[in-house]
Amino acid sequence: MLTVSGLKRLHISASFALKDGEYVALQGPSGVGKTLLLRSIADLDPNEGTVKLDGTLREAMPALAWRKRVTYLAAEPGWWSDIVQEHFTGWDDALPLVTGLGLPDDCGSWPIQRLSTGERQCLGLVRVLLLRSRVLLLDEPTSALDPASAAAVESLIAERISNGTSVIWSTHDNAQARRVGSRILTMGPDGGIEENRP
Ligand SMILES: Nc1ncnc2c1ncn2[C@@H]1O[C@H](COP(=O)(O)OP(=O)(O)OP(=O)(O)O)[C@@H](O)[C@H]1O
Repeated sequence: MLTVSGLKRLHISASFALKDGEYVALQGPSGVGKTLLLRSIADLDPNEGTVKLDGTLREAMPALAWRKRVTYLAAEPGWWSDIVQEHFTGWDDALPLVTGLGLPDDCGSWPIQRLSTGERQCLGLVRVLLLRSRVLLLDEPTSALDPASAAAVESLIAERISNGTSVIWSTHDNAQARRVGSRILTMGPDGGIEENRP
């Protein structure tokens, strides 16, 4: 169980809990603060409030250990090396996920520069899935994907949910929010969140 109590970052303020295996959609207009919230929960930016995983405060563990359990995926994942495979500690483990998302099995040797925006988004997701995090904070993870690839991502994430992973999925796509979210959190211009059922 992830609990967020009185989290504050700039104008945003949020409190909610996320059970194991729960799938929550996060919505709200552009610029309202969805990314700020997700990055704050992962402790990537300074913020105030209490965030716990199974009752353990995030301050009780090193930041890297927290982020491996409570993992943020940016809409545009970062790259630090020239070749795709160099971003994966176990490319063999990555390969079934990579091909499952429609990329060819020789893409490990491709230069990052060659990748399309959608291919980057898929490979960024695979990188994160290999961490086997308890909580995934997905920031518009299919914004650059065609419908078939987006459906493949949705079913991959649904499989993780059935194994107990919890997910917050930020999306501007209302139909997707209703499809993926058993709950919908909507952020308003004041930075607060309200909850709706899909
Ligand atoms: N470090 C910062 N200092 C001040 N303001 C910031 C900082 N980072 C982001 N902001 C502002 O906070 C607001 C919320 O940004 P955020 O990226 O969280 O929006 P969002 O809801 O994810 O939007 P989108 O749907 O377009 O991705 C924006 O106006 C942004 O400019």
